[in-house]
Formats: sequence, structure tokens, C-alpha cells
Amino acid sequence: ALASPDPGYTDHAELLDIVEEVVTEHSGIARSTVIGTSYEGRDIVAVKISDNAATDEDQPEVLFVHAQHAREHLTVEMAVHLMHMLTDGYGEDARITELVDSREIWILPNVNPDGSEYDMAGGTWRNWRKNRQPNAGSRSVGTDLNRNWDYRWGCCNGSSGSPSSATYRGSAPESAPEVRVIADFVRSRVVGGEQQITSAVDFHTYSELVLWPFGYTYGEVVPGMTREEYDTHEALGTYIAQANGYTPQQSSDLYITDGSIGDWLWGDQRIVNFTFEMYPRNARQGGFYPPSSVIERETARNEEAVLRLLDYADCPYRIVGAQA
Ligand SMILES: CC(C)C[C@H](NS(N)(=O)=O)C(=O)O
Ligand SMILES: [Ca+2]
Ligand SMILES: [Zn+2]
Repeated sequence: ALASPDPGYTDHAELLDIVEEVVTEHSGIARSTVIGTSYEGRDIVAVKISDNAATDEDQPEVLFVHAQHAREHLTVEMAVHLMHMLTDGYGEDARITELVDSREIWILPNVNPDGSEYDMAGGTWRNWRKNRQPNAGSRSVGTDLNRNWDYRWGCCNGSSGSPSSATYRGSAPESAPEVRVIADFVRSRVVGGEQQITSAVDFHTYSELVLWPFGYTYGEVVPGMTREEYDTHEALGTYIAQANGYTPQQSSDLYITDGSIGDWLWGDQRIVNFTFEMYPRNARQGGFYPPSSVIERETARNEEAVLRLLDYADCPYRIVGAQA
């Protein structure tokens, strides 16, 4: 990236080039579509990886979301790594081949391109988190995308109503164009009245955690989450965390959040989902800005974890012994 504080990180133009390369080199199993645009007009892309990628087949779908928060650049590198792993591995690795043949995998490699560009374009990191949407009546810019989702939005002191806050929830649910674009994309995957996406991961940094809903409450079994549904999240989250060495826990064990993607994906769309907080564990190891020299190691670290999620995508409840 030009004028980036660390050129080892991928900027938006480079990311779009990589997407183009992947879908060109692997045209049978990879397709990209523009699902919408950011506030400043940058493309938000979805990359689909599956056999017969041009056809919507009746296969369980899995969603990967990256970079809701601008400064969490390692998550974009995670998307790049996944695209390469799943396409280069096809025909080479039996497990990857079987998963690509039997699932439809959606990777949204950067859902907050305005924020990411703003954070890296100034020669020094700006420590930016939100999108770059102005707020009426305020000089403060940005909505926290991960507080703007339409499930119990602003319910529980897990976000802020002040435009100047890092966790500003926006003026209304889905007031952020980027959230509206992703939510509309997910809703578009309801086919014949059934949500085709069975499971998802929203990638963040940092702290090395695997988190599951709900975030708005400390409660485990609450309206919208039965004991079996909670136990499924806990068992699958724990199994996944054993693969990458992250700490598995309920989202609210970290702190209460409301209007998060994880609560909406499960609460509104019944998609079993996890939020990964990637490397590092703490600020001393670089916080939001670890050197790009860690990218290969810390993205490869999640390969097995992602493959385990894909293994269970046909029926996540199988992890607790439930029937299909
Ligand atoms: C998913 C929640 C519980 C944690 C996340 N932490 S982050 N990635 O913003 O530091 C956030 O505050 O949105
Ligand atoms: Ca397919
Ligand atoms: Zn984040």
C-alpha cells in the first residue's frame, strides 16, 4: 500500500486486485460480486467459493466477515489467506476439496473499506475504528458498525448514543450503509423461506478469543436461545478454539455489547456464529498494529479452526449429538 505505515498490509486497491486474481485463476470454483458500496462509494465485495460457483446449488452456506473495524487490518489478511487456502487447496487437499464441493462459502474481505483506507492512508496509523459516515448535528464522524445491527439495538448499555463515541450505535439500526449492505446480502440468502447460511465467523482483532452470542446479556438461556442452541455454540466454539489456541467464551463475558453482528446473525437469522478476536493477546504484542511480519503465521493459525466450522456447516447441532 502507498504511504501506508506498514506496506505489508493490504489496502483496498490491492485487495480488489487479489480478488480479481483469485476468481480469474480459479474461475470454476470462485466468483466475486459487488454486493453494495460504502458511504464514500467503495465497492463492498463478496467472494463465493464452491464447486459450480456460478450456480446456486442446494448446499449449506458459510459466511466470513472481515474488517467491520477499520484498524483491525489483520482480519483483511485473514480473508486473503482464506481465499488462497480454499482455492489453491482445491484438488490438492482432500478435505478442502470435499468442503468446497459440498458447501457454498462466502468471504466478505473488507466490509469497512472507507475506514480501513482512512486508517492506513495517512503515513501513520490513525487508530480509527468506525466507518467514515458523517453524523448530523455533530463534527464527529463515524458509526461503530458492530453496534448498528438490528437486534435489540441500543437495548442494554452496550453501545453509545454519542456520535463522538467509538461505540456510537448510529441514528437507527442499519443506518450505516455498510451494515445495510451486509444485512441485505444475508437476507437475500433466504431461499424458499429457509436461510441457506448455517454458520458464520466475524473476524476482529485483538485478544485471541472465540466468542458466541449473546452479547447483549450475561444470560445463556434467554428468549431466542434455548439450552441446546447455547450448548451448540459453546461446544462448537470450544472445539474451534482448540484448533487456534484462542480462549472460548460467551461474547458478554468480555463485555456487554448491543447491536452486534453476532446477536443479529443468531437472533434474527438463526445463523450459528462466532466472533474471532485474532492475534495478539494483548497490547504489549502490538495491539491493533502488529508488524506485518506476523501476518503469515497468525492467519495460517486459523486454518484448522475454519475447516472445523466448515465441517459442521451441514448441521452445527451435530456437535451436541442432535439429529439433523
Ligand atoms: C465482539 C465484541 C464482543 C468485541 C469487539 N471488540 S473489538 N474488536 O472492537 O476490539 C467489539 O467491541 O465490537
Ligand atoms: Ca456448489
Ligand atoms: Zn473489532
